[in-house]
Amino acid sequence: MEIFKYLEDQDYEQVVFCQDKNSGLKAIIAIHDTTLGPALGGTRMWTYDSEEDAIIDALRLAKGMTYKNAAAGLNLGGGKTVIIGDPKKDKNPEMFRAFGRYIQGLNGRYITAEDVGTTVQDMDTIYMETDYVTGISPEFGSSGNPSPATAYGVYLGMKATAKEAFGSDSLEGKVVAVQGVGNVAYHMCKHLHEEGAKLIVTDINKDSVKRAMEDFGAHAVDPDDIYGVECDIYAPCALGATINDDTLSQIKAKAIAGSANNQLAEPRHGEKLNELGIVYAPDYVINSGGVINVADELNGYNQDRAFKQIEKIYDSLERIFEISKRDNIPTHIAADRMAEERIESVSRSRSTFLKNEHSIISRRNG
Ligand SMILES: NC(=O)c1ccc[n+]([C@@H]2O[C@H](COP(=O)([O-])OP(=O)(O)OC[C@H]3O[C@@H](n4cnc5c(N)ncnc54)[C@H](O)[C@@H]3O)[C@@H](O)[C@H]2O)c1
Ligand SMILES: CC(C)C[C@H](N)C(=O)O
Repeated sequence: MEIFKYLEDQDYEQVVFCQDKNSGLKAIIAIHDTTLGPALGGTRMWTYDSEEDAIIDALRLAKGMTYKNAAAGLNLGGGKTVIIGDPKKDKNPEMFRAFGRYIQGLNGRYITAEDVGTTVQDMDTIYMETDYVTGISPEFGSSGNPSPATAYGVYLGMKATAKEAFGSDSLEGKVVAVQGVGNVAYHMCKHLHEEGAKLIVTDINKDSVKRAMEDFGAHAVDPDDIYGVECDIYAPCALGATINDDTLSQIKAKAIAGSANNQLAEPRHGEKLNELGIVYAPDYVINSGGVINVADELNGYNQDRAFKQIEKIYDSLERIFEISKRDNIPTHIAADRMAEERIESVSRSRSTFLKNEHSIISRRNG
């Protein structure tokens, strides 16, 4: 991999490799863009097939956070960490403390939170070494686990997507095919079940499937079968790149709305969805509830204020669908334009020199 070429092409600012032999920590912190503020993005722990796969995942996820934070109206840039390892077997407290010290060394350029494979408890351990961590336990004045907030945003975003695809935002009687019923999707399914949607679920973890069947009367299918099921809405809520050359021809849904990051394997798959008339809710817009929630901690956490901002995801998607139709462009491009315009305009208005520029983290508990 020609790393500097990749960084230059996509305009990344910084990549930090963190190693700690004692705990087995192997982490990659990628900071994409800090025009709007410090880079805020979660930490993913996953077993990657190769170090190159881990680097690419960190880079792609970090760029996604730049766009997510910009589109959500947050004064935050984009970054992400991946820790190489099996979250079920390889974790230890020393690993997260060592990682916390690397974050502290970045002096506020990067703030972390949960992602796939990490928990509130891991964030609490990081907090022993650095203040630049969100999503820690509520006892510390924090917002806690971001998944319910993400799920609420995805649910509202799915309603906006249904309105565009079916003419009504009611999800009653709609069949939703959910890929991955983990932290976010479990809470999302609860909202959908309460509104009367019918759920088809899959997961590689049998216990998660069982829980969704028992709690929400979901019908289960094998992981490879989820794409081709008869449904109204496909909700990708596992890992990325599930909208690709293999799956596109199988998808029967008229709308795609889910929590997973980087759902499109390549931008051209978003173009294909547009051609097929499938309404796609851009991933980083619909799944921004979690980051909106944890970002509120930087102002001294207030759940009402955070959830009011999460509710705006519905309006943002309506605007994106409108731009997409008006300019005859796929929805993922409409979302990118919205985010890029905000970054450019803020960058212009913040170009004057300030000797004592404040850091937003200093407002916490203030
Ligand atoms: N947690 C958040 O607040 C948040 C916020 C924004 C975006 N996201 C994104 O949403 C997605 C889910 O996050 P989460 O926190 O719920 O993670 P999670 O690990 O709790 O859930 C993911 C689920 O997907 C399952 N899975 C993995 N590969 C699968 C496959 N091939 N087929 C079927 N199931 C599979 C896993 O077993 C797991 O149950 C991720 O892409 C994450 O980056 C999460
Ligand atoms: C809670 C957030 C900071 C991170 C979250 N995993 C996301 O992708 O948005």
